Formats: sequence, structure tokens, C-alpha cells
Amino acid sequence: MVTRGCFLREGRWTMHSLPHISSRHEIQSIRAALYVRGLLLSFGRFSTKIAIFIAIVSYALLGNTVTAEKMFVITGFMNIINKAMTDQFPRSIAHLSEGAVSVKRIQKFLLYDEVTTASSCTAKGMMTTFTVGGKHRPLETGTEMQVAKSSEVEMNTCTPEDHTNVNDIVDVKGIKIANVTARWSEDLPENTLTDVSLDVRPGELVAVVGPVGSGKTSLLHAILKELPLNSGSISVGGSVSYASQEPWLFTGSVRQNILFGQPMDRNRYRQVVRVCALERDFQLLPHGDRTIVGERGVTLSGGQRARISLARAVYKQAEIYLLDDPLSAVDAHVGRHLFNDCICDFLQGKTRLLVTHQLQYLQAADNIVILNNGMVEATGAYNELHVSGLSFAKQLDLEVNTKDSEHHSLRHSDSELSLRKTKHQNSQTSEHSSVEESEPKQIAEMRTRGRVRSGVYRAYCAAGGNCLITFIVLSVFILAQLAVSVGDYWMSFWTNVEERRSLVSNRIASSIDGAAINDTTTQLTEMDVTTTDTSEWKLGVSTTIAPTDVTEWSWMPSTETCILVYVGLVIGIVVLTLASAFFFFSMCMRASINLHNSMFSSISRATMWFFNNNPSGQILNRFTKDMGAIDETLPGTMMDCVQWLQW
Ligand SMILES: Nc1ncnc2c1ncn2[C@@H]1O[C@H](COP(=O)(O)OP(=O)(O)OP(=O)(O)O)[C@@H](O)[C@H]1O
Repeated sequence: MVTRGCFLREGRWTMHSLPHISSRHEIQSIRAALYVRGLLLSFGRFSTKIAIFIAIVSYALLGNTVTAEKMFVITGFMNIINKAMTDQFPRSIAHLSEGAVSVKRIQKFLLYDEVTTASSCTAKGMMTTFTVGGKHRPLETGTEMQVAKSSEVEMNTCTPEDHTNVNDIVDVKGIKIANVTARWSEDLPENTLTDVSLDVRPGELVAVVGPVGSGKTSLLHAILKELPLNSGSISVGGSVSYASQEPWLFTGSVRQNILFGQPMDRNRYRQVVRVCALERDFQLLPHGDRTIVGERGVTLSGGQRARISLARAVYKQAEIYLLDDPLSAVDAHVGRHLFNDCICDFLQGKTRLLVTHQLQYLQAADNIVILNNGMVEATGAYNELHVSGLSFAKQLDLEVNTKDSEHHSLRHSDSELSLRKTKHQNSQTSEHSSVEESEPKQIAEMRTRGRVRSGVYRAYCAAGGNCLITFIVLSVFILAQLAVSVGDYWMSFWTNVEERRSLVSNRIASSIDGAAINDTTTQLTEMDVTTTDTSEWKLGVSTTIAPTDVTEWSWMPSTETCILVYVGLVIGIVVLTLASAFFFFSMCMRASINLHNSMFSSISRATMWFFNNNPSGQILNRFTKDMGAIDETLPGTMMDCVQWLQW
């Protein structure tokens, strides 16, 4: 299980990274940004305290040198920093980090080497030739490619968009392949195609046969410009329609899969359905040709998929049809039906290149090409090859005889008879039902709405660690809040103390000027000022004030004591707030990692039923969008929420 090992070694990030994040370095930078954001958010909790602290300490220590205006400026400045630091700045840090990751990825993509395609394409029925291997000449810019146009809407009948090179425009149709040598990758030790030459005349049916891996599909890919040429040239004279060896369906109705964006031509559509032996299938499908197939749709058999894929290629009006083994997934009598009715009759007059292993059909081909090890072993009509004595030709002869006898025994089988009998009837029923029945709806993705269950919160906390960790995080939050509240209380207490101390000083000073000590004592009693520490009341003139009511003021700390206590509280607030943010974000990160791992572990053990019923897009969505929200949005939002509760 190398793949799984890779995933596990990379931890949670590998799966998550698919469309979203691609390297551990990127993860680390985004994670660091999240921490910075959390710490900056916490800064808001103590920046105001620090501002007030600076102001009061400055006033207390420097006295008159700090004016009210200066204090106002200091606190205002700190508040601006607070706002900036706690509001947009943390967000900008996170966005900056994500932006940097995106820019790096775009840069990496833009710095890839340019791909040089080596093929040819035909514009508006005119043959254009592309040559490689020293005879390379540029294509006229602005040449409109009919093939490229159709490929925009038909992926199965595609030829890559051509912005490459053309040198000749010749009014010839068909396919001309001259001395083509090609390989899929430069690293491969051998060529996939070696010195292949082939001339497919317009309207011809050419069968390409050969052992497994001999390069039949690669030859079609070379014609489609998917396989770059090392040398030689390929000229394609006309628009191309292609049926791949692997049938492919997209999510939509069967009809949409066949039309593939082409306008509906009822007559042609009915014919295509008939020649591709789909009428019986339409009867069996719950909504006929409007049945939804593909992901979350009805599951089709391999033969049905192959025939729908063939029908899509055949429905498209083209001059050249490249059919890659369309008969392999169907049984003998359906195969014979497809070959006779579809490939021979319906596509008569079109240029057809048929890759097949069904050698019993080769007698009907105008030309046969035998490929072996990427080279053309023999080419010619059936009779020519038959007498050639080549090994594959002998096998061909043997297989033709065997398969033909099989075919003849099946020819009049009940199933074929019933197929033929129901042909006309089915086409009518299918057409009728298709028009009348309403379009079946695709099953929408399930989504839970309303209140979030308490179990979800519990699961998130459990993913973030055990109960102890949750308890520690909560305790640190409570302690931080306690420190903030005590700080606020101390601030108000200290302010009162200083205010009263100032009043007392003023009164005493005025009393010294004209009144006796007893009067002063009376005044102090009126002010309810009490203290046990008489040293606090020593005046500059060495007069000790004896408070009369000592029970009301049990403790009145000095300014220095107040400052020290406040410094301690502010340090406590800073440490506890930062610690709470750090612990909180660590818990969120752990929850995120564990949730991802558990998701990945579940998906890697899921049954095929799950994958049949859940489109891959949805699964990817859970791994990217939802995990992205858990990674980035949820911690920030929860932190905001906790802070607002605390304020
Ligand atoms: N897309 C591709 N990328 C890389 N190598 C490929 C690709 N397609 C085919 N090959 C390689 O090219 C060689 C020829 O394969 P190809 O599919 O053309 O053979 P084939 O004759 O069509 O076989 P089959 O009869 O099984 O369809 C094989 O070695 C195969 O591994």
C-alpha cells in the first residue's frame, strides 16, 4: 500500500492538500499566520490596560510634567493601535499568508516549460499537415479549427485546440501518417510507435488490430495530437469524432450524454439509438433516455456505458470516426449488430479507423493494419493478409473462423430475435415516453439545517484533545478574565485612593495655613478618611494627623504599592491572555488534524457503495471547503466570540 503509506507519512495534509494546499511549508506558514492572528486578537484585551497603565504611572511618577493633553494623546494612540491590531490587522495577516501561498503556486505554474505539440489538424475540411523532425513549419495564425470548435462541447469527440504549426493546406480528405515515431515519455526506453506509415483514404473502413499493448490506442492518440511525435507527420483531412476505449459518462441524462451539447436532430437521434442497440436499454431504464446516469445516477453496465459512449461519437456529424475497441464490452450478437448497423451501414461513406480485438469482423474492413510492438507488421486487405503467412495473420484467420462460427450459432438465438422484434416497437415507445415523461430530478446533497446539536460541540472538543485539555483551556480563559476584572477593579480602587489622597492633602494644606490641628482632625472625620498607618499622613511640616474614625479606612496603599500591584496585574493579564490564545489555537489545530485524519481513515475504508452514491466532487468538497472552514474560519470566529463574551 504505497499510496496509503504516502498519505499516512504526510499526515493529514496530503489529502487536504489536493486542491487546496500543496506542501508542508505552505501549511506551516498558514498555521503560523493563524497563531499570529490569535495572539493579535488577544492583544486587544490588554492594550487598553497598558494605555491606562502608562497614563496613570506617568501622572503618578512625573506629576505635573505629564499634562492631561499628553495623557489623552497616549491613551488615544494606544486605542488606535488596539483597534488596528485586533480588528483588520489579524485578518490581513491570515490573508497575506494565504495570498503568498497562492502567488507561489501561480508562479510555479507560469514557470512550467511550454508544451510543444507535434501534430496536425484540419481546418474546415481542408487538410493541414504538421511535420516534425527537421521539417517543422509554423501554422498560419488565426486558422479556425473546426475540430477545436467541436471539442469545446464534446469531450469524447475531441481534438486538441491547435495553436501549433501547419505548412500545407491541401484539398485532400482522410488520414495520412508518414514515418511517425513517438513515445509517451522521454524516460521510456522504447518508442511507443516506431516508423508508422498509414494512408486512410476517405470513406474507408480501416481496422487496426494487434496484440495487447502494441500501440493501437496510442496511434489514435497520435492522430488526436495527444501523443507528441518525435519524427514523422500526421495529416488529418476533416473533423474528427472519437470514441475512447474507456467509456465515459458525465452526470446528466442518457440523452444529454449522447447529444453532448449538439442540437437535437430527432431523426438522427432515433437512428443512432437504434444502431447502437440502446432501445432495449431505454425500455429497462426507469425514465428511458431521460434517466440520470453518472455520479449519483443510475448505475449502468459496462456494455451500456460502451454503447452510450459509441452513440455519442456517432451522433456527432464528422468526416472521420476514430473508434477505439467499441465492441469489446458487448456480447457477440450485440457486437455484430453494432458492427453491421452502426459502423458499416450508418457510418457508410465516412472515414473510419476501428481498433478491435474482434477479428471476425475484419473481412468487412477495406483495409487492415496489424500493429506489433508499435510497428506496422502488415497492412492490406483481408485476402492479402490471409495469404501472407504472417504469424498474426494466421491467428487472425484462426480466430475469424472460430468467432464466426460462434456468431452463426448465436445469430438466431432468442435474444437476438427478440432484440430485432422489439426494435421498431421500442424506438416508438422510447421516443414517446421520453417526450411525455417529466425530467427526473437529480438527488440533491443532504444538508442538515437548524440548531447545531450538542453532540457536534462534544465531538469537536473530543477531537481537540481529552477532557483535561479542554478543562485547562477553559481554566486559563477564566483566569485571564479574572485577571482582567481584578485589573479593572484595582484601577477604580486606585483612582479613588489617589483622588481622596489628593483631597486630603489639599484640605490639610489649607488647614495648616489658618486652623489648629484639632480643626484639621474634625475635617478629616467629615471626609471619612481613615488609616492605620499614621506615617501616611505626615505632612511636609512634620505634623502628624491623627484620624478620628479609623474603622472606615482600614488600608490605604501608597502610590508605589498601587503601581506595583497594577504592574503585576497587567503582566498577569498579558501572560494569561496570550497563554489562553495559544492553548485555544493549539486545541483548534489538534481538533482540525484529528477530524481530518478520522475523515480520511473513514473514506479509505468506505465500501464501493459509498463511492457509487457520493460524487467525488462532494467528497473533495468535504475535504477542502469544510476542512478549510474548520482550519481557518472556525478558530478565529470562536476566539472572537469568546472575547466578546469576556468584554
Ligand atoms: N496515456 C499514456 N501515457 C503513457 N503511456 C501510455 C499511455 N497510453 C498508453 N501507454 C503505453 O503505450 C503502450 C501501448 O499502449 P496502447 O494502449 O496504445 O496499446 P493497445 O494496443 O491499444 O493495447 P490494448 O489492446 O490493451 O488497448 C503501452 O506500453 C502503454 O503502457
